[in-house]
Amino acid sequence: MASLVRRFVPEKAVDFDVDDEYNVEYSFAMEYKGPAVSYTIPRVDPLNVDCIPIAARVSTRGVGENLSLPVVRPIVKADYLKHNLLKVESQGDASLVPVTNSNELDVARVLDGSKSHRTAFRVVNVIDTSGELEFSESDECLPRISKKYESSGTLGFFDSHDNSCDLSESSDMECVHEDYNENGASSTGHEVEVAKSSVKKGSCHRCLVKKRFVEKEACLVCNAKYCSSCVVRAMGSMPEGRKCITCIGRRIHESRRASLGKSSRMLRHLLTDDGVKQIMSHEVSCEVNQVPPELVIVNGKPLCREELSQLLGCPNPPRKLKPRKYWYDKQSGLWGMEGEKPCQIITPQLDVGNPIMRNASNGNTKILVNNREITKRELWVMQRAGIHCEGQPHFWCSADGSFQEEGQKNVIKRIWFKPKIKLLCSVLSLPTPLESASPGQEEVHGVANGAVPNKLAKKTSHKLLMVGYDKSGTSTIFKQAKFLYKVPFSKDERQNLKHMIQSNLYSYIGILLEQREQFELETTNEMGMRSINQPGPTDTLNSDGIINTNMYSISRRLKAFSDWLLQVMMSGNLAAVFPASTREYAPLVEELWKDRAFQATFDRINEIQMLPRVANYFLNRAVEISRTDYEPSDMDILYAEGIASSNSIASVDFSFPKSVNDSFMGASDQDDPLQRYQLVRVHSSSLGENCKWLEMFESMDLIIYCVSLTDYDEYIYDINGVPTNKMLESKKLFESIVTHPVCSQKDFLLILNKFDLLEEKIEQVPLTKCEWFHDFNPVPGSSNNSSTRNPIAPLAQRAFHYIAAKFKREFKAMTGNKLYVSRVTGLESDSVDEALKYGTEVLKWNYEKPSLNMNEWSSDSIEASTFS
Ligand SMILES: Nc1nc2c(ncn2[C@@H]2O[C@H](COP(=O)(O)OP(=O)(O)OP(=O)(O)O)[C@@H](O)[C@H]2O)c(=O)[nH]1
Ligand SMILES: [Mg+2]
Repeated sequence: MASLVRRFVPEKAVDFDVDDEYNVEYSFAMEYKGPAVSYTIPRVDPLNVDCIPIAARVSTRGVGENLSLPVVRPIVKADYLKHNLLKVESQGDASLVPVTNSNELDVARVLDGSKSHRTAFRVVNVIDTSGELEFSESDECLPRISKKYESSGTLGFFDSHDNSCDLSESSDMECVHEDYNENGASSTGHEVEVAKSSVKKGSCHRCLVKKRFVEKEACLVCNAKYCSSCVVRAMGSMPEGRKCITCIGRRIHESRRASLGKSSRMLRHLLTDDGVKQIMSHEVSCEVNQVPPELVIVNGKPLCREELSQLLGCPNPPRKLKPRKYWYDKQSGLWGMEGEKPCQIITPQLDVGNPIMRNASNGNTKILVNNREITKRELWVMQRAGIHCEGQPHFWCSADGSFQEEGQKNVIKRIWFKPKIKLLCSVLSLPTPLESASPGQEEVHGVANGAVPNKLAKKTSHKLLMVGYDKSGTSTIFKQAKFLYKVPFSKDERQNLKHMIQSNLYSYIGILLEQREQFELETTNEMGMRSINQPGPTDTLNSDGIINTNMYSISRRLKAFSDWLLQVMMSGNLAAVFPASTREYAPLVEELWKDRAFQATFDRINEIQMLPRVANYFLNRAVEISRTDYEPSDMDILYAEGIASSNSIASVDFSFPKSVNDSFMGASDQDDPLQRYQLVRVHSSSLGENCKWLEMFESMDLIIYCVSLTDYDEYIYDINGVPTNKMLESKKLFESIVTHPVCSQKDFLLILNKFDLLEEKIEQVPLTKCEWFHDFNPVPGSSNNSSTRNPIAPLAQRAFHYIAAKFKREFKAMTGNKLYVSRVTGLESDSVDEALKYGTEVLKWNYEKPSLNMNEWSSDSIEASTFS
């Protein structure tokens, strides 16, 4: 048997004792011929030793000094072999393709992805980079190297088997692994790789000692791993970086490209700093480690060396270029993988590849931009930017984002000048130009006012989409997140918020003034007094010569201001008029504030339904806020209604600060400052009819749906004055989102917000006011009943549990999944912190789902923690 084994070890090794020096492990199975047994006897598929091919150098003609010895892969038993699949590694990607039973296995056809699904019997592992591999015509074990290659006389194979060997018998099949360079000749290394898969998992590929938990260094080409004692001997001086000596001159495996130049701890321990630096520098810069130009295909054309250099050497090159097919829009600089949406904006006007094809990004919108049919996401962005696409026009778009309709001179829009559009792109995972690439554009930071900085957007790993019905508190929670996770409001954002607070203040004043008129009229009627326009001899006159008819009457000057303000409010132009006019009207606000009639109206603020709760907070400081030098405090920002004047979409990137150690259920993942989240808040009105624009958010990981707990007794009125309960409207929106195809497999977190207000309201207004909650019937006195889960649960808490259960049931019925719920008071930071951490926990559980018994986390235990 030793002589048989000797056949497979290198020539030199024959002099050694095979068993000792090469640690060759082998065992033999013999057919069982004994009496019948009750258990299954292990079976081994017979191996036809003669079928194992052996490589040999048949000639050294033309062989350079750097050429390593060719080696044939040993027999590998892989799962895919059982399924008669062909493992094709092409352009760095491996794929399994059913093999035809044809004796002429057309590799090129397979590589092209053509599907031939006839029963297979031959399984070969081919690494092909040039598509020039040919298979022999006969039913052989081995594919032959292309004739072109064979005829070079450099390398050949001899098959020590007869052609009739039955490959289906021996599933431990032979694998040939070969590389070619751009000329079709073998790359400098030329060797056929030793299959390292025969080495036991966790073992060093040189000493074969199993050191499972010991750090190892892997070869960038064949992934053979070496322990610290062997790495230098196995890799030598590493002139091309971390490669086995036998792999020098060969292309790295594409999956390892990202690790080029990133030295390991092990090397830093073994070598000097300078030594490691040098190796890493070689690894990054040596020619053989670069992406081969012909494998980068741009607009259907494989690149030549010059084109690749141009592409990589331009000011803004593609990131992480791999051997694959790309599309490139020369005019706009948009760049993407073939059949996919754009992923980057690179330097425009490069002379690389063919002209772009209409279907380059697989768009289906019928809208052409620079001759490419754009994707739905891009169309959405264009529409949001105000570009009309009716009639399916064709557009030209230049690198600065200027859109022109084909055949027309005028620029319709310059989209990159709009921070809102950059933000939208970031949320939709569409590229935006680098700041430096579009000079003159507004500097933007952060959220509502602008785009998420590019570098942050790139680090984001989990996306959370927050949406809710009107006034559910989404912007309050969003702002709270910014304060909590230390994402500062930029100067621009603060300025915007200041303007928003000031114009809101004027709208509150307007509402008060309107109400004042009402009170004045009522009082006049009650007292039977004369109309203010018909002064009598006994009327008292104020300094302006105006009749003080009752306590709600105001001077003519203030009346004029009041009339003007009400008119502006009616026209809906308040936000546009303010804050430009703030300076002008600040003295009037002060005068108004001191006015007896206005104060009398303000005293009755609780009777004024139209005023939001927060109005009080701002109106109390009306004089200070209306001044031009007013700077909003953090508290003002939090209480302000909204995030910015464009109330549609906002995004913030954050991570949980390290110091936080009270994370949910002791989990510590959120403490990882490198784990980033992107919280995207979208106003429901931006989702369009039937939430059709939700499809833009398919990349979101978690949907956070926000409900105001106080909505149960509040109504909205349609144009005919027909009221609809807001809680029912909120439920309707929830259903539309949950049942939207984009959300079908998404995790949901329901935030039941404004718990503080519910506590007040529920004592005054029964929950049953909303017909959906008609069966809320808390047993009187149950708060003292020790059998209940929470013996002293107040009414608001029971109402909350009830509402949560209602939504959960609804969700379960629609999706069959579990809805996670969190109780929140948006104005309290701890409460928002807990809810967002809970949301990220939900994501984590679901990633780990198979290994975790979800029953351990019953909704009660989850919510109990959240509710406390
Ligand atoms: N008391 C109290 N008020 C809250 C709470 N959450 C939000 N609010 C207030 O409710 C109002 C609406 O909250 P927003 O955060 O603006 O709600 P929204 O979802 O952005 O609503 P839209 O304006 O429709 O976008 C604001 O005045 C908030 O200050 C809360 O938990 N408690
Ligand atoms: Mg709001």
